[in-house]
Amino acid sequence: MKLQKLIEDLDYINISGDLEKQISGIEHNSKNIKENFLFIAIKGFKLDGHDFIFDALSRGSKVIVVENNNFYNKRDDITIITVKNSRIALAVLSNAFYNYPSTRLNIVGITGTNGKTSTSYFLESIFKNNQWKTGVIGTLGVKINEQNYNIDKTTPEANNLQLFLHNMLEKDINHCIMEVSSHSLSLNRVHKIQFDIGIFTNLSEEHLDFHKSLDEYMNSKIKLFYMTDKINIINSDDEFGKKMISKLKDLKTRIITYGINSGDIQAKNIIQMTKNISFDLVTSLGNINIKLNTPGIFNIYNALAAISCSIALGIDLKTIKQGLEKLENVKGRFQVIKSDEDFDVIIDFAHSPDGFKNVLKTVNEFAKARIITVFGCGGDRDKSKRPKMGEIAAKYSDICILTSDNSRSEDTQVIIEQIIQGIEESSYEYFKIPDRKKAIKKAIEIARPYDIVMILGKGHETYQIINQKKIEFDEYKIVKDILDSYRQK
Ligand SMILES: CC(=O)N[C@H]1[C@@H](OP(=O)(O)OP(=O)(O)OC[C@H]2O[C@@H](n3ccc(=O)[nH]c3=O)[C@H](O)[C@@H]2O)O[C@H](CO)[C@@H](O)[C@@H]1O[C@H](C)C(=O)N[C@@H](C)C(=O)N[C@H](CCC(=O)O)C(=O)O
Ligand SMILES: Nc1ncnc2c1ncn2[C@@H]1O[C@H](COP(=O)(O)OP(=O)(O)OP(=O)(O)O)[C@@H](O)[C@H]1O
Ligand SMILES: N[C@H](CCC[C@H](N)C(=O)O)C(=O)O
Ligand SMILES: [Mg+2]
Repeated sequence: MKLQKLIEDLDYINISGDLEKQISGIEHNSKNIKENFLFIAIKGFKLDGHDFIFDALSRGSKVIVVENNNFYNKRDDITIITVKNSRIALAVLSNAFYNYPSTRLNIVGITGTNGKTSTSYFLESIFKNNQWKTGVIGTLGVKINEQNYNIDKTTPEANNLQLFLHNMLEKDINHCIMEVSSHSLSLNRVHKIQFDIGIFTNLSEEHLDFHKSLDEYMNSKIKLFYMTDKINIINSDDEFGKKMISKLKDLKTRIITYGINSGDIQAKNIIQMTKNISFDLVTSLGNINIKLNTPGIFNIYNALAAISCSIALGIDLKTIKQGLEKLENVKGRFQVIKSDEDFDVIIDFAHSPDGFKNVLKTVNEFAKARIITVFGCGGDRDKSKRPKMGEIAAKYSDICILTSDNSRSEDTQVIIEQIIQGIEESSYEYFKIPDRKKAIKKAIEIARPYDIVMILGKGHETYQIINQKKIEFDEYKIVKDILDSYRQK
């Protein structure tokens, strides 16, 4: 694409150099630059992209977008564009480069602290049951038809995001469901995405290292509702959902609310079972009984979010029910592995105080014997959640085994000590086993018939990041192997 055309929507401060150049790609990371790519220098949290301009030039870039125009351009063959905000420029240029893909797709954006991935897979199952060709972008990767692509973030950077939307169009996808993290809203990764529907699941303490306060965190999420064309769907039982509704009075698009105690779309007559949960869906279009193949009241909320969205898009109740009931499981979310010794091991991605409370309260509803919980906390993430997770885990489990999650650049032992601060009772039985595999082994070793071993925090992840190194760690496989090794004894 010619640079002149590419920058049509760009709000720039200054341009020096030729606009006739052909651009063959857009990148913010110099390492990914290929011949004739446009490089956008971003001032990051750790590094400054402006320091990598020469690296980008050496790899074949001839057009550079900068925020600091003190980059001295000695070469006539280089075009320099100065902008106020590089992250916004990345989104605007990527959108134009891929020919505005979001305007040609029906896009559902899901935001909230917990339940985004679960809701997106409930929704995918309904859309597929309605014969819609559906793509998904989120924590479990990008799914285009039955192909999966790994990504390192829940919501990718704007250039990759626009590329995935473009690829979906190439594969005749017409509906895209995407998780919209608060980071992506704050850092403009989703700037210029035209959403049809916005969904809010809930908000609780998370990422307070990045957002500084819960209100700031909420305000970053609210941005999504001003980016949607059709309808916004909000959990009105959630404290912050209620706050949002009152803040969104000036919104031009309609709001549909859902909940168990309130909302336009409600769940009533809930029956909780060990491995599933059923409820009567109550709507202005009629009522219908639905049984989910996964337990937990929180999953009713996730289902209600998906149902509200489907109703807003005109899908009938029977198709919705069938779609939800067809879904067996979302990877790494309440994934049950049976042992021969009559105890269950459950792998779950809970990694926040609210996630812990929800999932551990659920197992307490049906546990016949002890609950043994194995968990750690992520390094380089909100430290304030560590003692809270410790407190909740101890309250709802008989034994805790404290271990590593993704410690990243932090010391696992230090993280464990911070978790222990929340475990007040001196008589409480816990173990400290930093090696996660050994911790899982210990839990399985001490488990007795009817106990439940909960392994929290990593869910679908197939790696651990320890001392900044990514090592293979497929929790599901590890548990299976340990159980098998006992079987052979
Ligand atoms: C807080 C945050 O989101 N940080 C992201 C941000 O980092 P940063 O601004 O600090 O970037 P940086 O590493 O300082 O580098 C600055 C610039 O130099 C460039 N660079 C760097 C090295 C080089 O050799 N050449 C080069 O050009 C980089 O590409 C970048 O543009 O921009 C980087 C590049 O785009 C991201 O990798 C990084 O995400 C990190 C990996 C991250 O962990 N983010 C998490 C917290 C996140 O975004 N999570 C949410 C989900 C949260 C949830 O809901 O639970 C998500 O959507 O995944
Ligand atoms: N609606 C909910 N409310 C509270 N906790 C939930 C809810 N749904 C799921 N959880 C818990 O949170 C964990 C993560 O759920 P899920 O992956 O759906 O959330 P997410 O919002 O996508 O998380 P992330 O921000 O990491 O992508 C689950 O494994 C479960 O323990
Ligand atoms: N999206 C979340 C996932 C956390 C998962 C947990 N395993 C951890 O590493 O803390 C984050 O990046 O903060
Ligand atoms: Mg997710």
